[in-house]
Formats: sequence, structure tokens, C-alpha cells
Amino acid sequence: MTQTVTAWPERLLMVGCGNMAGQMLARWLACGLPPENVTVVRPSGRAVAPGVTVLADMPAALTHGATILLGMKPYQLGDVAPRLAPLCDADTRILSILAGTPLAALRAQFPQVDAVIEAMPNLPVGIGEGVVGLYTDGRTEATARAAAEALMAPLGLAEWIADESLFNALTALSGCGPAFLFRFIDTLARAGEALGLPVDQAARMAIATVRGAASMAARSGDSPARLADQVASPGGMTREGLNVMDADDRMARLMADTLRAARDRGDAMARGG
Ligand SMILES: NC(=O)c1ccc[n+]([C@@H]2O[C@H](COP(=O)([O-])OP(=O)(O)OC[C@H]3O[C@@H](n4cnc5c(N)ncnc54)[C@H](O)[C@@H]3O)[C@@H](O)[C@H]2O)c1
Ligand code: PRO
Repeated sequence: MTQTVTAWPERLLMVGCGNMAGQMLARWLACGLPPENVTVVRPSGRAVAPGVTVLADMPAALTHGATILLGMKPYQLGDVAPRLAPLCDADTRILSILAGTPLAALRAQFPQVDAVIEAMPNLPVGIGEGVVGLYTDGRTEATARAAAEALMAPLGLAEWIADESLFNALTALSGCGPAFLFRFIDTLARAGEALGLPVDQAARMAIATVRGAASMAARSGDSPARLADQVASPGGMTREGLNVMDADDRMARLMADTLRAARDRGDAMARGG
């Protein structure tokens, strides 16, 4: 299903358009963002989508009040920002999806820009079922916040956080989360294979089971913990399986360790590591 956005940015400059920014752009175009509003800067100069202008380097100038999406790798900020900052003015709006890159680091690179927003999307934004975490500070005006929120709305669930120190935790959960779930689906299928199920059938069933369970959890008034109990008949098969997951808090410790490692990597990147 597409979603109507009443006020698309009149000028959107995307610096980098790989896996993540590419998914965002694909969804925006599918929801009606006029392609002629978009310029992509990518070193390859390769076409992105019909009607979207692609440049191999920064444009000579930027329209007043343009929106910029920083979508290259975080370590490229030091190369990109000195070439981009002279094109910006106070009314430019900057959205950054760079992981492990705090607002202070962005503000240091673009001191004249008032509206600077950290946005952390995840890959399912391409099908409108993503999650986008948002953070900014008091210097970004309400109109710029509202515009960012409207732009993120067609991508899925968009939520602001008030405390930047939680941004890398949010990134670990929802930004990195699809990778952890893809790994879970793969592991579920392989475990089925190990019990003798045909490889392709196990793969199909693992994906459909996770999709069905996620849809049900999203629609149900019951918590996932309660839903798990509804699957498990007392003395039955599921309970035996859950007992293995729950023994010594195995699953809880695995997920806690996984998120902590991802979060800590973001914190280290923010310190320049
Ligand atoms: N992949 C994800 O799931 C995900 C989720 C949230 C945030 N992010 C963030 O998105 C950003 C991009 O990650 P990705 O996975 O899309 O990587 P990617 O390698 O697919 O995309 C990066 C793009 O930047 C381009 N690029 C390189 N140097 C450039 C330059 N000097 N100027 C302009 N463009 C340049 C590359 O050509 C490439 O297309 C990162 O900052 C990452 O932290 C990624
Ligand atoms: N991809 C980025 C990374 O791995 C951040 C979230 C998902 O650093």
C-alpha cells in the first residue's frame, strides 16, 4: 500500500544512494515523490531511477531551503562535509542516516545549518514496513521536525527519541534488527533441515512462519510473551522447545549480548573508533 505525503521536499539532495538510502528513495518514489525533485550524488554516476538527476560529485550550488540526506558511509563524513557545507545556509535541512555519528559531530561539520536531524531507518522501509528512529535538539525548529516526520511516515513506524544517549541502542534494535532476524530465519530453516526436512521446503516454511508470527504479534492485543504461551500446550511439543530456549536464560542472554555488542560498536564509532 502506498501512502500520500502532502508536502514532499521541493529539493532533495541525497549524498550516497546504496542499500539503505536506495530503499528509502524507492519507497518515496513509489509513494509519489516527484523524481525531478531529487538529485543523487554518487561517485559512480550510475542512474538510480527514471527522472532522478545523478551527479558524480557535489552540485555547484544548492537551492535555498533544500533537504539533504546523508546516506554514504559514516567514515566518509570527513570527506563529504567540507565539500557540502559551503553549499548550505541556515535554511538547509540535513537528515543523517550515518550510524554511530552523533548530532554534535554533524553540527560541527555544518555550523550554519539550524535543522540537523539524525534518522535511523532499517531496510524494510523499502516496502513501507520499516522503522525509523529520529533525534534532534532544540536548535531544529518544529516545522523542520514536522517535515522530517512527514517524509519518514511512508517508510513505516517513525518514532522520536528524547535522549540521544539511547540512539545507538535504538540502532542496535531496529537498525541492525533485520539482520538478526534474517539470521534467525536462516537458522530456523537449517534446524528444520537437520531434522530431515527438504532444504527448499524448510526455507519457505521458516520465512512464512516468521512473517505470520510477526503479523499476528503486530495485530494482537496480547504481548508476544503471552502469544508464545498460547502456542505451547501444557506438556506438549512447544513447551519442550521453549524450555530449551529459556534454560539459563539462553535466548535472553543471546539477544542481550547481541544488542549490547552492536550498541557498543556504535558508541566506539562515535568516539572515532
Ligand atoms: N544498511 C542498513 O541496513 C543501514 C541501516 C541504517 C543506517 N545505515 C547507514 O546508511 C549508510 C549507508 O549504508 P549502506 O548500507 O547503504 O552502504 P552502501 O555501501 O550500500 O551505500 C553507500 C553509498 O555511498 C556512496 N558513496 C561513497 N562515497 C561517497 C561520496 N564521497 N559521496 C557520495 N556518495 C558516496 C557509495 O557509492 C554507496 O552507494 C551508512 O552510513 C549506514 O550507517 C545503513
Ligand atoms: N547497518 C548499519 C551498520 O551496520 C547501522 C544499522 C544497520 O553499522
